[in-house]
This record gives sequence, structure tokens and C-alpha cells, in this order.
Amino acid sequence: MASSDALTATGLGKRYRRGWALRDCDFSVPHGRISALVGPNGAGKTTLMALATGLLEPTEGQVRVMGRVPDSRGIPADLAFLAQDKPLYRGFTVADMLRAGRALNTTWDQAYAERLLSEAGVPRAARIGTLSGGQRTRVALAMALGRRPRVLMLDEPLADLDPIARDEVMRTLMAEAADTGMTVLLSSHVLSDLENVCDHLLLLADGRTRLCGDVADLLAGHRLLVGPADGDLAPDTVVERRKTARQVTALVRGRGPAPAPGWESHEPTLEELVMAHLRAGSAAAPAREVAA
Ligand SMILES: Nc1ncnc2c1ncn2[C@@H]1O[C@H](COP(=O)(O)OP(=O)(O)OP(=O)(O)O)[C@@H](O)[C@H]1O
Repeated sequence: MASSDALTATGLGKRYRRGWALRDCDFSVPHGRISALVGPNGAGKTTLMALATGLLEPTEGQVRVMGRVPDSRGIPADLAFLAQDKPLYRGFTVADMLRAGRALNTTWDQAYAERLLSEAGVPRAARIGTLSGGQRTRVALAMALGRRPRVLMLDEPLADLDPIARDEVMRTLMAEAADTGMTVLLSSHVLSDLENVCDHLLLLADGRTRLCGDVADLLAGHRLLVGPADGDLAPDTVVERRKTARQVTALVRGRGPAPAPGWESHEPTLEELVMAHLRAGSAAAPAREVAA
């Protein structure tokens, strides 16, 4: 592992009774990146976060967070994890939660947690059980960020949030990562939310790493081509192609030569890149790509 990596996995695998959820997973996320963890339902994203936080043990291989192998003794002080079901004490008030955060965490930043809740407009006196789903998410996020972690893992944190709140949360994460160098691993199915925020991508398909690297490198390493329906493409470069009666749209690896007359070529967006790899992954055996 390079010392510049906050998270690494080598040959990581987890088998449940029904079969493998993750297999032969290799990846690294450098310090300070905001990494999008994406993949179809059941790809292994939640399992990966549970392994990285020590909530589950790998069946094979290893994951390291800040150079350490997680264990079941509890999440270390410099790591925070916001689980999909956001476990909070429903009978507690928001103020009680903050008091618990202060009592349980040596690195707790009360002023910061309070500021995040004020910005979100969450009343301090309200009981957790009476808050809306989105408000609970904001409390859970304040509890995670209040620990001032060096690595933050968020499992689908945006699902309950309205578009304005989603935007605010993403801005908060970006500001915190820029100010402190915090590394973020964030799983989401809403690709458009990730586009302007994430500078790193980890794409899982069928429990394996399909793409991993800095977003800018991955985008620069692909082209989206649109051309005539009878046009030819070098098959070994094609990640995915879709054909209508009039035209072919294809995502290809590499910058390639200038397209033949009649073809248009542009760098894909993050959404186009991910969608093409996901469609290709569901149609064929996955190929692993790691950006240099
Ligand atoms: N406790 C468990 N026991 C048995 N199988 C499990 C368990 N947890 C997850 N799995 C299986 O492992 C695979 C990966 O599940 P996981 O929840 O990690 O996927 P995911 O990418 O987070 O999915 P989603 O996007 O739907 O949240 C799935 O096939 C799932 O059914």
C-alpha cells in the first residue's frame, strides 16, 4: 500500500451463506479524495463498508483503513461511518445525541456539530423519533462529522434528502474535505449528485472492482463515439455499444485516433462512463480497469 492511500483492499472477499458478496477485490483510495462508490443493487457496496469498519470480517484477503486492518473492537476515532439505516436513539432528543457524541468521542467538535444542525434547521429539543427521514439524516451526518474523522464512509446518505438538502450535504462534504484533507467514501445510486463532487470513482459489479481511479483520469481514458449504424469500431476497445436503426453510440477505451468522417467523439460524463460500464457488466464477464 502506498502511504498516500487512505483505503486499500487486496484480494478482498466476503462470502455469506448464499454465496460470495465480494470476491478478488483490489483497489485503493488516496488520502483526501471524495470517492464515489457505485454499483448495481447487490454489488457489494454495503458489505465493503462493513468490512472496512470492522463490522464484518473478510472471508479472504484484506482491507486497510489508514494503514490499519479493522477489527471488531470498535470503529477507531479517526474513522466515521454513516450506515444506510442511520442508527440513532429514537427516544433521545437531538441535544441528547450531541451530549452522547461529546461523551463518547475524544475528538468531538461540539461547535461544528451544532453549526451543521443549525444550518440544516433541525430543532435541538426535538426527539429523534419525531424527525423526518431527511432531518434524521442531517443529525446522523452531524454525529459523524462532529467526530472530525480523517476517513468518512457514507452508505447512501442522500436517499432521504430533498434536492436542496442533497446539495447542502454535498457542499458540506466538499468543504470539509478541502479544509481538513478528510477522505470520503460515499455510495449512491444518484449519479448526477456525484458528478461535481467526487474526484475518485470505485465501481463494483458482481462483487468485483470494475473501475477504480481518479475521475479525471478515467474520463480522459475513454471516448464516447456516435456514428453511422453500419460504422466499424475496433472491438477490443469497445466497453459498450448501443445501436438504433440510424446510429451507433459506443463507449471506447483510450483516446484513439481521430474518428472517421461521420463520427462524433467527446469525453464522456461521469454518468455516461458509469452507465456504459454497468450495462456492459450486466451483459458480459466484467473486466477490471484501474486508472494509472
Ligand atoms: N447478512 C447477509 N446474509 C446473506 N447475504 C447477504 C447479507 N448481506 C448482504 N448479502 C448479499 O450480499 C450481496 C451484496 O449485498 P450488499 O448489501 O453489500 O450490496 P449493495 O451493493 O450495498 O446493494 P444495494 O445497492 O442494494 O444497497 C447481495 O447479494 C446480498 O443479498
